[in-house]
Amino acid sequence: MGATIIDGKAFAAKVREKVATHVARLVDEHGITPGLAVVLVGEDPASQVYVRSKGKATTEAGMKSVEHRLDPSTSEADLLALIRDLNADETIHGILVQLPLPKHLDEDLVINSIDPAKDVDGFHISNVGLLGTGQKSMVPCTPLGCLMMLREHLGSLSGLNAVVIGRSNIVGKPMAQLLLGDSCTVTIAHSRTKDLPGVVRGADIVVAAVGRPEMVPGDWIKPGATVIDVGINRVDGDAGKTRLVGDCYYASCEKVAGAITPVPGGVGPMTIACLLANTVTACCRSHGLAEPEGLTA
Ligand SMILES: Nc1nc(=O)c2c([nH]1)NC[C@@H]1CN(c3ccc(C(=O)N[C@@H](CCC(=O)O)C(=O)O)cc3)C=[N+]21
Repeated sequence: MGATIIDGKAFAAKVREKVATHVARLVDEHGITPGLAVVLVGEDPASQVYVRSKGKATTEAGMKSVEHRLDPSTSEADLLALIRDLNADETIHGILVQLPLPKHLDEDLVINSIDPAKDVDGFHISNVGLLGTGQKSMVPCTPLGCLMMLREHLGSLSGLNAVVIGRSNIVGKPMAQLLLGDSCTVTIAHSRTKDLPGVVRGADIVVAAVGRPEMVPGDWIKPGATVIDVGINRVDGDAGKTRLVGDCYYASCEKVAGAITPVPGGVGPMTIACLLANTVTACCRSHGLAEPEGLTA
């Protein structure tokens, strides 16, 4: 038997196509090109790869892409000054500061200095508060991508039991808010949760976002449940190579779940697609134009 594989890569391609169509309309009918600025402080090789693929996807969708690569020793004042400039730049509709930042920089301070209207990561306290109260906001890309895949696969989520494993500000908490918004009964589980296997076994929807390679085995999964694996963990593989695995043990979960997202090719590509979607959304809102349909929560 085996679970339906939710193909995030294919779904992301569709989202990106929708984004590109909307961008073309903005350019043709309004003379507006949405612009995304990505700020990377330091030289973490994995981060550089993400920044590059984000830039490529942005250009491919017909948008303007700007990258700022700053020295790892960049001062907080200099970073804040750059953000101030980007906030004031009318050609920039989305600003993403790649996390984590080097330890000498105050992440909360930096994120909250971004104009909330340009905060395409949805990490600014204003957007967090708006999401939590069910108001129009910028929604964090990874949870938004997960929600889109869940709706596509399940249709209505109303009344389903959802367990989110992980309580981070960037995935777990906003994911829980979105699931609640779609009328799920939501449990946020974490490292201190009592009887985690038992809690997960009650779930129709499992979103694993802890960053622990293969920690969720198939015998925690309720037969037929939908499993969204947010983890992207690089582990040692065969012949001295590395490979990517999720937070779920795919081989055993796949046998029990009704549907599951693979790693790679699941949530990751959707995150990037949603970043583009959020940039178009931010651009439309800033110009008082109709938002693209199906690209927001
Ligand atoms: N402010 C901020 N916003 C972010 O959204 C953000 C960030 N900081 N810091 C770093 C993480 C990481 N991240 C990924 C996005 C897509 C893939 C992705 O598409 N991964 C591919 C695999 C890529 C590979 O092969 O290495 C996949 O899952 O199929 C991975 C990682 C966004 N991040």
